[in-house]
Amino acid sequence: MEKLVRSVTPLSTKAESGRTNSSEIRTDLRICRRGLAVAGLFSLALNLLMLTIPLYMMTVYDRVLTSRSEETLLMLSILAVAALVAIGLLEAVRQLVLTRVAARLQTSLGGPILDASLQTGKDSGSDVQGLRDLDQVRQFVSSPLVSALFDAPVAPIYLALMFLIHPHLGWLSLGAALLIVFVAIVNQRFSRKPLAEATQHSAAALRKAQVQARNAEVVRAMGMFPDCVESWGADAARSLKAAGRASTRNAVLNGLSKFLRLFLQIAILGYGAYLVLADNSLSAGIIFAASIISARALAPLDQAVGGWRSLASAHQAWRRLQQQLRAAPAGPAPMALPAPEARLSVDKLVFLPEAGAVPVLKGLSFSVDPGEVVGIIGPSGAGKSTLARLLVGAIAPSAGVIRLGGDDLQNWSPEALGPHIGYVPQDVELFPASVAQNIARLSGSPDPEKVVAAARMANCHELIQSLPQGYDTVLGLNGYALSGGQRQRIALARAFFGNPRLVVLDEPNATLDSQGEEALIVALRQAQSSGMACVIITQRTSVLPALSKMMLLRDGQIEAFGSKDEVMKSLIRPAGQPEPAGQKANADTLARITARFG
Ligand SMILES: Nc1ncnc2c1ncn2[C@@H]1O[C@H](COP(=O)(O)OP(=O)(O)OP(=O)(O)O)[C@@H](O)[C@H]1O
Repeated sequence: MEKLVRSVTPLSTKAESGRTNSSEIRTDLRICRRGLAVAGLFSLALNLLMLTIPLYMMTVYDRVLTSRSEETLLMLSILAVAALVAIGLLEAVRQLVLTRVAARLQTSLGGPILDASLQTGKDSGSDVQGLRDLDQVRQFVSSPLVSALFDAPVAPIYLALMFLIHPHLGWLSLGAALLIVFVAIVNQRFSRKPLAEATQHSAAALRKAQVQARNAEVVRAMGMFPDCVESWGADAARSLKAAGRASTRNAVLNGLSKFLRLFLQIAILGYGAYLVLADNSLSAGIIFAASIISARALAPLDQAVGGWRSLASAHQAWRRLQQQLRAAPAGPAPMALPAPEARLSVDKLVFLPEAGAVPVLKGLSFSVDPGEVVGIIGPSGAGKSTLARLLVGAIAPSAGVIRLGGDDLQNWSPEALGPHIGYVPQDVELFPASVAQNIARLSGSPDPEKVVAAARMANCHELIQSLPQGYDTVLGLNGYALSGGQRQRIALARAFFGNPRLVVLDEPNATLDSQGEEALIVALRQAQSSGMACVIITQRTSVLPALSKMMLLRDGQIEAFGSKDEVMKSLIRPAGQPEPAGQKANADTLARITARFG
């Protein structure tokens, strides 16, 4: 027994790591199915043992009371108590198995579901609904309703017993059972649509609330509370309305089902008494036993009607989970590739946010050699951030190819490519973890030497030393709050962690002060001398000294690309005009350029 329970026990290491591959998921689901089958067998045994009470009652009334045998009474009582102990044990083990199955589901699917949410979340806005769905399925599997559902297949055995007791009582019970099943079907038909609507609107309301909570300060500063509440409330109200519709139908049909069950008990007692009066074909003990057996035959059906809402919601959650897992890119992991050379090449790159949409990037081709720092400028909406996200593999190109060291980024798994890439996005958000863990990309045991080396490269070692607990300062949620500039500098250290081959920085100096900008220039020069390929998107002139090449992006196309001096000269000199003598690329020139494009 213990072995059986252990076989569905979640593995703590897996729960902690959260990593599960598809063959492990299949194995886990097989184990869960086996656990459910075992729970089903227990249910069968339990239900047969449940006959103890009617049998005991029948024998005591019909045999013991007539024979007046105390010995028989004692023996029957001992047997009945033994059966009750077995019932108690089986019930406990069944519940334990179901709880473990639920936990195994969580540990097996939790990682892949979060993984799938992270892969598809940003584009589809699906957020972490998958984890909530998984929680719902887990709670359902370990709920008493599942035990009731396991009892349902035994109902025909009880009905057969009723026919054995008396065919009329059998027909009566069968009629009531069919009526309850009919009520269950009607319930399902009428509550499916409103339940789906309720779930959909409640997920939308939750997503809105999450975004509002993330922007709490903006909301507070600009007095947006009423509008936020109204916007959230519209979805929450729709969800409540739909859930209310489902509940009302459920309540009415639930009441009808309960009435049928109780009515059957009275009908059996009444009709049984009539049979005794009419032809004395039944004894009093049998009538009482028949009443109990019929009640047990209908109880699981009745419970299924009552718990239909949870059953339907859990079923919908399970289907969503399956869809999400199917939607996440699967298949065999790409072959492990050797560490790439720091050479980026982009060929005819096209990006469409969705099929049929206007392309954001229209066939870009360029390359960045090791030790080069390319600055990308261009007006707002030109596609700079989209290009950055493509270069680091955060999104996939619609057409064209991006190669790092000759290998297409699409041929790398994100886990294998990640260590070779450094990325600072436009909106820097750090994770709720220590500064060291943030720099080490959330590693549980960050390598101190590599962390400090990255911090030194990003010129933020002294800044981190000045924090209350230095590298161990915990950030985010209830932790230490950094300024925008401090966050950007630590994000820069995170980008440099582990000496990546390609570093892409999307406006990393947007909130830096002059000291921070100087530090950024030093960092870029160090990256350059260590042979990294760097791409920096900027609207500010201060990084100009660190650039070796420049690109002007406009309307998704490269308008100019080449050495810093060439690009700047081409920008300030109308086509066809001779080059002004001694013109030097300097900060003022870039200021004029950015004034034109910003
Ligand atoms: N997932 C998406 N769905 C729809 N449109 C998108 C998507 N991603 C980008 N775009 C569109 O692509 C265009 C370029 O966006 P992008 O953020 O790359 O511009 P940008 O040059 O970085 O602008 P800025 O300098 O203001 O940050 C915008 O018009 C944007 O609306």
